[in-house]
Amino acid sequence: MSLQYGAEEDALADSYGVVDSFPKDFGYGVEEAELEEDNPAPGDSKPRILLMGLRRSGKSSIQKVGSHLCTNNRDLFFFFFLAYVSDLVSSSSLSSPPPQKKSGARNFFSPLFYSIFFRSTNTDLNYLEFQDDYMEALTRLNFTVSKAFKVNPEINFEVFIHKVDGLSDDHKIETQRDIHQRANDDLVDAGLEKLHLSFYLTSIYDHSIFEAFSKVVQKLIPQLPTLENLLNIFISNSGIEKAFLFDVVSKIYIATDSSPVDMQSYELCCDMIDVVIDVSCIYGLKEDGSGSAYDKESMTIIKLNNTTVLYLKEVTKFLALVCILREESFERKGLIDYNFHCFRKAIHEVFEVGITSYRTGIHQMSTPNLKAVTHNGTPRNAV
Ligand SMILES: Nc1nc2c(ncn2[C@@H]2O[C@H](COP(=O)(O)OP(=O)(O)OP(=O)(O)O)[C@@H](O)[C@H]2O)c(=O)[nH]1
Repeated sequence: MSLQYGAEEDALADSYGVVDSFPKDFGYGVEEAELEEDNPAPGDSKPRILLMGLRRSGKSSIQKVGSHLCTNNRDLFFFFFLAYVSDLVSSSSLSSPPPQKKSGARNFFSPLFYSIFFRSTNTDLNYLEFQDDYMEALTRLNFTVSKAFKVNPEINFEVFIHKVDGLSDDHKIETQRDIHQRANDDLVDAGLEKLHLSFYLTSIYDHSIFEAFSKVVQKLIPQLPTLENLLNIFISNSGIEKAFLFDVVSKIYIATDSSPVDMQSYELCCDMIDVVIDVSCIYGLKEDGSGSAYDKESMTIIKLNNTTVLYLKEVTKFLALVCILREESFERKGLIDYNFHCFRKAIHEVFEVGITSYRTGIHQMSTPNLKAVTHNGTPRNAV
């Protein structure tokens, strides 16, 4: 695979495809065309995620489960260019390029590669396949991130310790601690104390990969602190236990309140979205198949037999609020609905400000608009 921007970038994105099970007419409203027009061309300010890992570490599998992150999916709240490098092979010599590369693959180790990719990459995901001996992967990790950091210190480095399914919880934590320690020691030895690595335990066989992607994506959303504040205010005034703001297509949560996320709650909310979309696809479309499985009217309440209630409502054409609450709190449904109305309005204001500044940024061709925010995520030109 050749990784170059421009025409090839589109070809690359196309080759990833979009999971077929999701309705193609998911979006609604008229602004989509306008937004597309105003989208910067590839190579501008679109967040970029570059996946890297040793051969057979699981890059393509992760790419398949996360295929909604592809740039050709316009039904996403965020637009990413998700690329991956498949030729980071386990060559014995770090100084020479891998002897066997996939057809057309770029030499990962050349300075040209760094200047092209790392300068324009917001996030660099590295995959350490979990195995008893992960020393080689750690050496590679250190080599890659230190080179990338020297070219672009703004990159977020995210390390997925992948294929951890089958390990006991204790073993997972122990492994993560050991890898974290060794990776940081290597960086200190290399004089790169300022380089920060974040670690995640992932597997494609559960929701851990989506949860990890959620956290990676959140770091690229400048409005995150504002969204978290709004969610905190909403849940504390509504007697709700946990609330997620989901990108409906990818099932990545772009924000949640400040209480800790437990995997079970996240999975429950993901499953709810699946149920809602599946049922809407069967009963929500018109007889001629027109209409949308998710639109302004979308809202669902599911009461579980353990006194838990799940509450989903449309926030924007990309986003849904999914909440978990106790049955007794749901008795004040009127209050929850009213608070939701205020919350939804606030979210629209946050993103309208974002889009205005985004467009202004494009027209003025000034500094990257996503950076132009105050400490609480509000665009500076709107203050
Ligand atoms: N147990 C387990 N196996 C996984 C996981 N993810 C991927 N695999 C398996 O790992 C093997 C390699 O996965 P690929 O996705 O082809 O790896 P890759 O990094 O794209 O490989 P190359 O393109 O050859 O570099 C496959 O057999 C996958 O089924 C995981 O989370 N857990």
